[in-house]
Amino acid sequence: MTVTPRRTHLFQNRRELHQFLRPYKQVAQEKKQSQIVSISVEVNAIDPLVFLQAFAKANQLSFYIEKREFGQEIYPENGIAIAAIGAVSQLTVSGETRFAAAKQFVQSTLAKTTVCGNAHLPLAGPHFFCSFTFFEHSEPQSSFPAATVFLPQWQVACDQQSHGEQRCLVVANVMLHATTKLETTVDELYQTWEKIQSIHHTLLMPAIDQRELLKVCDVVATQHFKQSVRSALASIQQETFNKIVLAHAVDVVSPLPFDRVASLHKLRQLYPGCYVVSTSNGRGQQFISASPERLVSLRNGHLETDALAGSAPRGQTTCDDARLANRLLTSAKELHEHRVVSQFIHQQLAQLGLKPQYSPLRLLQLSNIQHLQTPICAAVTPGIHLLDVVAALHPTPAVAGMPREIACHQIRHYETFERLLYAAPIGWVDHNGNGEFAVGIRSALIDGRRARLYAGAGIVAGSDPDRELAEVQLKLQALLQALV
Ligand SMILES: C=C(O[C@@H]1C=C(C(=O)O)C=C[C@H]1O)C(=O)O
Repeated sequence: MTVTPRRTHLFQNRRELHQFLRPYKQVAQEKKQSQIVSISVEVNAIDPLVFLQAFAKANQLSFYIEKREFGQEIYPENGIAIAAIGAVSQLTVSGETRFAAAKQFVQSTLAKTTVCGNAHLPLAGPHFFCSFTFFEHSEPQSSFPAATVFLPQWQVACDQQSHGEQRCLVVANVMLHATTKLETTVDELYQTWEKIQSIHHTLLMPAIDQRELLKVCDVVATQHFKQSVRSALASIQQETFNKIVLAHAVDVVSPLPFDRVASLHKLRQLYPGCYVVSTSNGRGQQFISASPERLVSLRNGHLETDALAGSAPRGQTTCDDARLANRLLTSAKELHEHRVVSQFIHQQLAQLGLKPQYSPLRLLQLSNIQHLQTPICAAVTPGIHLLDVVAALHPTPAVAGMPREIACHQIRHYETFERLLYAAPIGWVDHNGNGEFAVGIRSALIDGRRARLYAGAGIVAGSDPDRELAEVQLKLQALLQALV
């Protein structure tokens, strides 16, 4: 990867852009190898979700991720929002080496990439957007492959620092082949750039609220879910495994196609502390999630992850809420369910040679549910790539169980639907190795007028089938409330 720090505004005029790109086309001709030029430009504030709404097409890959810490009006305090559309380069792969293949793809793509423009700013430079399915193999006819990694054509990203300063960057990635017609490429780039500049700043929300008209039906009977919990409890008693996370799914049909962007907007309003994430496969199917669960983030050698397991509803009154919170914090069953996850994360990070440090156990309170959460951090040595950590952690016992292989095998036996991207890593990694992955829970797969919603619950000794079903139904509400 080459970094060319000069020329901060390459979109100043068409001729200059043409002159700047011409040598890279020559390199592509001489080396007989395509070159990628990644141009970052700081711009006035644009809501990345508005950019997604204005530019994403059904036949293109696209990606959205937003995480804000506090329920602010538009942008996150200490948070980020990134939208990406189109792919200049992409990898789809399946099998047990999928994370290694994803890392190799990122590294080999960067080897032929020149980073220029405002490249030193946070959120500048090439970013790779990644989604994985829960299981390492996906069916050939599945809507999402076991791994998808892409470098977008266009990316719009905003961050907000704790002191209120907000920064917005547009990144254009350009692929230059030996045969590229530079005039046409520059024209297309310039036109899109001008369109991005003329984006108006509000989201278009659907005129009709169709939520009253939604038809919701269980993919498998709730009796089946409860029966699976009972059967899993028998296996736990026989010590076949000590924890398993069982999921339930519902199908929702609406009179009109679901509006992904409007749903994402509702999700970010309803769940301000969560990752609001979406990706589309370029064939009309879209995945959306409002996940409270960070798999891992890495910034300048500082890794953060969370053990998140153990749940209770929020109370109707302050007093009721405190009672439920207190019960969650002192329940032996919930604490055991949580400890299985934090011990596993410790073991996996230690195997990578890291020394994890734990913050005290705390409550993560969302609008409808609360969880036990232990933040974990570690210093990461340069030889370890973010995707190595993703490979080591996924799936944690928060979404699979323990021992992991047995739990995963049993999940396939109990669940009669494909998990696909549900409960799997979804996130990004940039040219400096920084990045962030969420766990795709509280999620839905949208296909036109149909959506499949997923949610699961951890089963350990002491679990009660009725309570686990109630927990799963509560978690399903997260998406049900936001689908428009
Ligand atoms: C599996 C899900 O959530 C996970 C399971 C939890 C639990 O069992 O208490 C809590 C948070 C998540 O780690 C889900 O929401 O689908």
